[in-house]
Amino acid sequence: MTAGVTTDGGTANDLTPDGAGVLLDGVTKRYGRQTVLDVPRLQVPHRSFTVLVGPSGCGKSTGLRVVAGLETPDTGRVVIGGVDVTDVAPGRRGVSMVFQDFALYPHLTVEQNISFSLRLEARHDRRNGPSKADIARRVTEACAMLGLEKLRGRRPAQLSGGERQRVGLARAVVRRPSVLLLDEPLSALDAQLRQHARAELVRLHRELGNTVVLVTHDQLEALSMGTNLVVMNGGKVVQSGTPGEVYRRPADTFVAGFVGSPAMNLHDVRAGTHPAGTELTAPGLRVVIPGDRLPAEVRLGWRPGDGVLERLPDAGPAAGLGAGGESTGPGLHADGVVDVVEFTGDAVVVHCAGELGRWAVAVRAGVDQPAVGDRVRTRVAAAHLHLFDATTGRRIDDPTA
Ligand SMILES: Nc1ncnc2c1ncn2[C@@H]1O[C@H](COP(=O)(O)OP(=O)(O)OP(=O)(O)O)[C@@H](O)[C@H]1O
Repeated sequence: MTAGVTTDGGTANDLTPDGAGVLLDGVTKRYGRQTVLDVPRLQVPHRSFTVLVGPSGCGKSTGLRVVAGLETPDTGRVVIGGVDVTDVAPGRRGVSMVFQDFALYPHLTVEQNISFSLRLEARHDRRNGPSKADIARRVTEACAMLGLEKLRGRRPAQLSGGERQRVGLARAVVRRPSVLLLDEPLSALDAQLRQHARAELVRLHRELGNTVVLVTHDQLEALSMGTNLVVMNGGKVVQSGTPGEVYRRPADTFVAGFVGSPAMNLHDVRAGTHPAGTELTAPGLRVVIPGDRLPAEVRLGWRPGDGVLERLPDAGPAAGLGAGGESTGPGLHADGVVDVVEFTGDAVVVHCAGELGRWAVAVRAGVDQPAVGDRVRTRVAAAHLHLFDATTGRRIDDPTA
């Protein structure tokens, strides 16, 4: 585990009173009989861009709403910048939230939408609230930051989805929140705008220098945007770390299958003794790995991009491969037939079927790419194999330890 976001402690430095780290401590939330959030400890460090990712219904939005103060947890504390805000009203937490549909007021102009919360604050608190000049300056600043200068007089119905998204962000940014919460803010955008908006958000975070927590169910978004990634499933945090750490060392089979596209290939294998360590076997597969500290039932994983494909002659035994897919070198060898070829631009995802089952290999698109019906051998170097306990699903880091 991980720099940055931690679920098991973390450093006090991330929660200095002047910083705006967020801590969920023993937080649970139930709706009726269903526990939708169960987070013993989750720390989001000050100034991080943290992405909460997980399948639909896993509790991401509920987690964000608990931080914003829009939901009250049944147990536990929410701490922002070292201050327990569990009982503090949403407007007083130094937090702004942008919703999936941006929730703009349709009858107000872009400028009025952006200034709305500041005008409200001024009216409620005439002494300490912002002055008219303050409001004008901050709105101008937010419009410049999000490229909205020319759209200030328009109403939401006269804006594109991308423009509405920027207004939603400007409305949050104008409050200068120490924590900016974004609930699937890009889901209404088409693929091209979405890619552009991702880069804009990353730039915005750099300019604001604050803490951003973004919710998405899009794992590509999760891997590409955040400095920290929190993977959730069934109301629980299953792994947190930098995107690279989570991708390279998924903590369990759920994370392995969820993070990364195309998904990691997973095969059920049996572990047996072998003079050189442990022999992993499945129909069409025999791999020997060093170390003997493995349970009997193992799930063997590998990323489609780590596989190397080689076309085989149409018939006859495969050279270098013994009966039952025995590997003649370190790593995995599996023979099969190309079932589907998926063209994705630079890469081609080749879906194969064989004695081992089904698996996918991502290769560069090019002249030598295999075609449906071709016989192919897949090789995966031993260093690229991931091992999981088939019973618990947990990663086995070092079978020699
Ligand atoms: N107000 C509510 N009353 C009852 N159940 C709710 C309520 N809000 C959410 N839930 C349930 O809580 C669970 C978590 O919902 P939540 O919206 O946090 O998930 P999510 O991970 O954000 O999902 P999505 O990606 O689909 O938005 C779901 O099973 C949902 O049906």
